[in-house]
Amino acid sequence: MKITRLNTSRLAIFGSAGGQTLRSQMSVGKATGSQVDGSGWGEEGLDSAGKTTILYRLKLDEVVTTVPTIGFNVESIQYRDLHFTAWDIGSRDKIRPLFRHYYKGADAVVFVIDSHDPERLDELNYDVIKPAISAEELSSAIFLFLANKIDLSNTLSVKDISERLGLQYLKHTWNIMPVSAVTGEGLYQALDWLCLKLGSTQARRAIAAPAEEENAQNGETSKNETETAAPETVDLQARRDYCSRAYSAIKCFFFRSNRQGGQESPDTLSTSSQEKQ
Ligand SMILES: Nc1nc2c(ncn2[C@@H]2O[C@H](COP(=O)(O)OP(=O)(O)OP(=O)(O)O)[C@@H](O)[C@H]2O)c(=O)[nH]1
Ligand SMILES: [Mg+2]
Repeated sequence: MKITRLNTSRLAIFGSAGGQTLRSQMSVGKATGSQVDGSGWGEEGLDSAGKTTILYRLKLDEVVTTVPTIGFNVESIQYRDLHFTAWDIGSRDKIRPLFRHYYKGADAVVFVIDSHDPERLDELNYDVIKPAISAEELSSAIFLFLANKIDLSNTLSVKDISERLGLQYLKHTWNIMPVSAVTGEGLYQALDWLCLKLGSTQARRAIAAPAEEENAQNGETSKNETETAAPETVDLQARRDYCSRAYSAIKCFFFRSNRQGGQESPDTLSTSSQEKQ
């Protein structure tokens, strides 16, 4: 999913602290997205990773019925004190070479991984993740990997996925978090982490609050008061930084892979995909 440069009519919310509170917290801008009908794509896409489902879970707080995305969806989302325009890029084989056109200006990239589909991990890695990792335009982008569909049984753990993707070698700021677009589990924690890394003052406070409460219960109130005083003094500067960042947009990619496994070359894969249609 790509998120482009924002202006006041293209904002987006990217997460919330709880399913029921999302709708009330959302400040929906003028959505400019378009879902191109996926007819002709067949059913291969139905077992996809969940990019579009996540996008609209965050946008509408609902699990929508999706069709495989041909082209992209773009939506405005606001979460905490950050605004996003979120681009959900279809990830069929022949669309993948176009991904690089969405790299420029990206502050963050979100990869959605079907944790219930271990056979496609290698394809995802080589077709999608590795090109993004080596892209100059994304050298300072934050990478968030969402291990989706954890509501299902027999899913890969985040540890397994991390090892298979070699995430420990990443030079980017990154994290991998388990989520379910259907139940909402983990989604907002993941977005809080993303917001935190993007300089969100609200996310920092929200995440710090439970720790402070716990410390207070342990009789460490005065220590924490001292500790929280320092960040407040830099808040104004942080807010200025955040504003320019937030309005300069976040781009994210939500990916899935289509291959059914095997060692076919990319050319073969592309042909197979077209034949299926
Ligand atoms: N059980 C379960 N199913 C999910 C979850 N997220 C998505 N799905 C289902 O997975 C299927 C594909 O979801 P999409 O959101 O269309 O996937 P996509 O990544 O956008 O796929 P493309 O547009 O083809 O790239 C749909 O049937 C969703 O209902 C999840 O967390 N759990
Ligand atoms: Mg989609």
